[in-house]
Amino acid sequence: MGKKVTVVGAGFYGSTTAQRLAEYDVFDTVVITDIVEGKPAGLALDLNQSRAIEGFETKVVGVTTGPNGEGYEAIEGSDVVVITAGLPRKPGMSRMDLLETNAKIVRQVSENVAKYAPSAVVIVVSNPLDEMTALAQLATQFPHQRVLGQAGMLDTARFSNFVAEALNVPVKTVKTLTLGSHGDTMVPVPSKSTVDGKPLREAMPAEQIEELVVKTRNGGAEVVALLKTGSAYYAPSAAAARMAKAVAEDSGEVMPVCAWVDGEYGISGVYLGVEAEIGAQGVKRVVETDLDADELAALNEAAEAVRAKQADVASM
Ligand SMILES: NC(=O)C1=CN([C@@H]2O[C@H](COP(=O)(O)OP(=O)(O)OC[C@H]3O[C@@H](n4cnc5c(N)ncnc54)[C@H](O)[C@@H]3O)[C@@H](O)[C@H]2O)C=CC1
Ligand SMILES: CC(=O)C(=O)O
Repeated sequence: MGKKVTVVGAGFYGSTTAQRLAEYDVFDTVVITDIVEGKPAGLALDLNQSRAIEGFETKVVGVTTGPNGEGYEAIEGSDVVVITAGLPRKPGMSRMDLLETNAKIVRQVSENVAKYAPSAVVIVVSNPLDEMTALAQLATQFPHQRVLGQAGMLDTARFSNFVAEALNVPVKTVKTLTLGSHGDTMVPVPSKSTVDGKPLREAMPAEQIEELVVKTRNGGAEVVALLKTGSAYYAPSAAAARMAKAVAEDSGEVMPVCAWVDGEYGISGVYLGVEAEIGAQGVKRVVETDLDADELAALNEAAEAVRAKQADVASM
């Protein structure tokens, strides 16, 4: 049977994700939903009209959902559900300021996903990301491996872009890695970063690497400050769409994602940014990599910070 993906939330993140997923042409159907009357249907109509130009066969279906789960039948049979529903930040806000409002939304969406798409892999993007991923797992009661969050792909892409710009080299020659939380305890990993296969630490001085690490941590806030009305969506949607594609293709690709950690790095029982092999059932395996002592300490610090917040959302 053909593959089906649902994107919940037809705002900036959801609509650009739906577009990327449709243009990949690996799904039979992309469903996009929102609580706003008409918007998902309008986006679907528009995206389908681009098929003849972009040359994809995927059909996009747009559905408005109601407060009691009306409309959710449309997501039945989804292999993947990407949850983008929720408020974005405004200038001056931290992702954590969205916690209470988005927790209500993500819980309601997750309960409907569990009811109507019980076999789906769920990719959460709503912020604060690490906490909303934990909440989605609790609300769906899906196995941990089938619920993951998107953050590391984006943060890593930002780090790579900043390195490429600083050195004026093609971005494809740069490999970086970012672990930890999608927040203040984000852990960019210079020891695993390379330029043309050579260590980043040989390509630029330590102070410059530290500047780019800080810039990466502030990557989302920098975009929010310029946009003023919301947060980034082009790079974020590229990240989530790649993850959904890896699930659909059961590719086994190793990606930095927010995944349930169960003993890796000596850390257990928390959703945290780590590298993982992604396949049809979500996280096939968390991939541990050698870290410098300070990077490992920072990862442990991130785990404890998000563990405390994830406990808070469990009681919401
Ligand atoms: N994890 C990450 O790396 C990133 C996360 N984000 C987060 O993604 C979320 C969405 O961002 P944008 O699309 O830019 O915001 P947006 O405001 O453009 O869109 C959010 C959409 O969610 C919809 N929505 C609200 N409640 C809903 C419900 N119960 N069911 C279905 N849809 C519902 C709204 O009507 C709106 O259309 C935000 O929480 C933002 O912080 C954004 C960028 C990166
Ligand atoms: C909004 C957000 O989380 C980001 O751009 O990183």
